[in-house]
Amino acid sequence: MNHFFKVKTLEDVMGMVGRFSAMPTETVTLPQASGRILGQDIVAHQDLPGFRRSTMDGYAVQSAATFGASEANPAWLKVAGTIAMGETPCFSLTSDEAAPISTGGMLPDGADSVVMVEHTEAVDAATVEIYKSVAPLQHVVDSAEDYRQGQEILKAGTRIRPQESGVLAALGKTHVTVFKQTTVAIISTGDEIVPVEETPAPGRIRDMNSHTLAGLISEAGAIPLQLGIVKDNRDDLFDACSRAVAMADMVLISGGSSVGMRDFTVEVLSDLVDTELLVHGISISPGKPTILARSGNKPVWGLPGHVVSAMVVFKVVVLPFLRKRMGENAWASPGALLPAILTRNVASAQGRTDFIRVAIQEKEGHLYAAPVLGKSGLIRTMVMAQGLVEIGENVEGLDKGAVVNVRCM
Ligand SMILES: Nc1nc2c(c(=O)[nH]1)N[C@H]1C(S)=C(S)[C@@H](COP(=O)(O)OP(=O)(O)OC[C@H]3O[C@@H](n4cnc5c(N)ncnc54)[C@H](O)[C@@H]3O)O[C@H]1N2
Ligand code: MOO
Repeated sequence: MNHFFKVKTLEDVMGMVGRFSAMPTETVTLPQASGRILGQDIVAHQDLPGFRRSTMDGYAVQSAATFGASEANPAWLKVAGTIAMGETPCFSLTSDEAAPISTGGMLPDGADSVVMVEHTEAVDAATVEIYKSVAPLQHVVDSAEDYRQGQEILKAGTRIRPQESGVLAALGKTHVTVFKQTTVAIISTGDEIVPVEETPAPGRIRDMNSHTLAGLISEAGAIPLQLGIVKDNRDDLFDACSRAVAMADMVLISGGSSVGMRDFTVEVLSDLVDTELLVHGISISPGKPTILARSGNKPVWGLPGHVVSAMVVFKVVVLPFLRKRMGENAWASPGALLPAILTRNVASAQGRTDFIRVAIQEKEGHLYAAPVLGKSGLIRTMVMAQGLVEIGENVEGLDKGAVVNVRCM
């Protein structure tokens, strides 16, 4: 019997992620690091912001001097020197003094809070009335309130989002160590597949998988390399795969993963340099005829040809391997999960993990997940869907009204 039927569970396959190591690291400039995966731990070498800083326009004071102050019973304070932005005040504040300060200005020694300007009235150049009391540190960011010197800020493996770029900037990191960008080669196979610019003759269809997969790879932060279409010919596929393995860090081959007469993928993957066939068949639907081989340290995938199956397999199986290879420490995270109410019963076979495409609808403040039914060759079903719902292998189905977690896409 064909070993196609020796399917592995999704859990078994996920257990193989550890067989692949992360990319090496490199140093890039801070703007280039945006969206990349951090390759070093970041520890604060200084307090942030590093000085006691006003968050309002007003007067720097000692909070105790304002206790009990009100419109009816204002506190009278002497105006001390003014505070220039970006400068260290050259005076200390005493308990009967206030100093005009702008948002972002540095509080003088002795001051622990700021009264907003709208709660004050300058009586003359030397005196100000305070109409409202402030608590210690009110309207102030303290010297180490953001981060304290020595504190661990970011761990290697963190994706550098805009906020991470911000903290790296605050620490003066002009250069950052990140994992090298992962390139993923895409090969579409099939005599019936033609490039987008061609008008397909009867019996042929345009190559969708190169484009859906390229989009998914870019979305993950890796670089897609579209290597085009290879005919159903063992030698052509072997040459294309060998080239792909040499030039990329991961390879995706779509089509030819099943058990048909012309399906050479498993044979070719078994013949690659330093190769090991790890998976041929996963107990998931769609996507059962998925192949995974290891060529050196590079995962090489045979994805099912059906456009939906290839996309779903990428999302639920390939992506964790890609993230691991990219150096991301949250590789196992399924991303954003949105709780929603299922709009109809969904059947599912036991012993297999099903992924149902769903459209997310909002009605009267509630989110609903409406299953989008259709065969896995229909791109329409992905266009209509905004997420996937997983039905575990030991679950027979889900009932209408059940709250499900939608994996957004
Ligand atoms: N006897 C059996 N036949 C099939 C089984 C099975 O268990 N027993 N499994 C079915 C399932 S499930 C899937 S999924 C497919 C997977 O087949 P392959 O990976 O070998 O893919 P192909 O046969 O090459 O193509 C399937 C389908 O997808 C179209 N295709 C392929 N590449 C592209 C592309 N780049 N862009 C758009 N469409 C593409 C292709 O024309 C076929 O229609 O096997 C079932 N068969
Ligand atoms: O498993 Mo196939 O990938 O359902 O369509």
